[in-house]
Amino acid sequence: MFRGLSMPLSPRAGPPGLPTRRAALALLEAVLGRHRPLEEALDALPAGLDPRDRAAAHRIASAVLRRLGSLDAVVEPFLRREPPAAVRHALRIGAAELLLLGTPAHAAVASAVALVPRPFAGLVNAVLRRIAEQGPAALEGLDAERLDTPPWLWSAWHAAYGPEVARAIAAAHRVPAPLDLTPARPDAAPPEGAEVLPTGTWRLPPGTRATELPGFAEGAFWVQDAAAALPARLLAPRPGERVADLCAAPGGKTAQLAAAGAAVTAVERDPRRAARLRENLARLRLPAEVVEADATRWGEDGAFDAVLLDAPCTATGTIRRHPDVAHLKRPRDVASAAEAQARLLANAARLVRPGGRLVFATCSLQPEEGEAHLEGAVALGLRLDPVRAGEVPGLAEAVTPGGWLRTRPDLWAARGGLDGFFVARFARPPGPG
Ligand SMILES: C[S@@+](CC[C@H](N)C(=O)[O-])C[C@H]1O[C@@H](n2cnc3c(N)ncnc32)[C@H](O)[C@@H]1O
Repeated sequence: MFRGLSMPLSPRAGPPGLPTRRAALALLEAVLGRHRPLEEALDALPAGLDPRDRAAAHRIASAVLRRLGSLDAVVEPFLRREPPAAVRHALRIGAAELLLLGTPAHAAVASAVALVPRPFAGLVNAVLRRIAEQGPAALEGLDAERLDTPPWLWSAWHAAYGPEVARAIAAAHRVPAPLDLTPARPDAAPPEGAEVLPTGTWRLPPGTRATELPGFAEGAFWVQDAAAALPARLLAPRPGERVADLCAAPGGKTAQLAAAGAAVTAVERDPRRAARLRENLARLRLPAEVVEADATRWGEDGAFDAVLLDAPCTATGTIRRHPDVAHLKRPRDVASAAEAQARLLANAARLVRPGGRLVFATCSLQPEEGEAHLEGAVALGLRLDPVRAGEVPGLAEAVTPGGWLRTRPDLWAARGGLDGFFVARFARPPGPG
């Protein structure tokens, strides 16, 4: 007997909330079927879609992508053969709503049924009713960390960090990330309800909308994960210094450097992203020269006191914020990102004046995109300038014995975690060479 269902089920009736679920289905088809980033899929939703439906669809699709393996494991025993992709996605949406999002059972089942072609309505109805009967207990006993992590990432994190940390990273990905803000002025008052982290980031609960907070329009802060704020902090720009920010859009680090009073040149290759960087700087009322150029080639030898290279990467350190990344990236992407990073690093090293400094950062958990570049940097004539624990208050465990920084999503777990970043600081020795 299905207790949650209080009204007769008419699969074709078009239950309330159907536009939300149709949009969620479109998002899943884009990410899992066509390998498009979730942000791009959100932009491609119909312009007329109610913003609340858009936000709810985003929430549902994110929950499915976060817990894909677990949801499939719950559905699996009820399937005799693989259904068409849209039916599989409708089952995932229904299961996520029933087991993770607290949607009333009749609404979750009726809307998932309405998503699929008529011949599959009975199957979706029957499977989701059975799952609704089990309730959240359906997820108990599953090895969620393992199921929800693509096998190649699971193996790579095991190899890099060991079994315990790999499992802790995967567990951190289950939870939506908080909203982190970097204040434009360190002495500014944080918004009501914000926690001020030891590194100065303002942290608000997951789901908080930055644009609705007081001070947004006035440029009092910008959105930036607490770990993403560390590379510019470690470069420690001084007022008037010439600083190049390579690979700069959307500009979180450019803004930090400019707010510290440096004369910043921000280099970004993608014209649309460069336009967004300019818009962000305008909102924040912070000055920087924005150059549209390829940072593997741009710039004069020794022209800068300091260079920040926040290189493009697979972004596996941001999976808790962007759960689509886990399903979009492949091992070959790590190799090609690492190769591009090496070329960027070589050019970045050339731009630093003798006696100047360089910070290299990526938001990847893969050592090929972090630690593996240390040797190459030394071969370029750079010297590692070790990070001291006092420079990253409260995060001593992220400072490695070698002197670089390795943040992970499982650090600061009680506070809501951190994105995964690799950050290394180098000095270019003074004098010839
Ligand atoms: C990790 S994001 C940078 C985030 C940025 N530093 C921030 O803090 O907001 C990488 C950026 O590098 C840009 N990019 C990739 N390859 C580039 C290249 N060869 N030259 C310049 N920019 C590049 C991408 O378009 C993207 O905007």
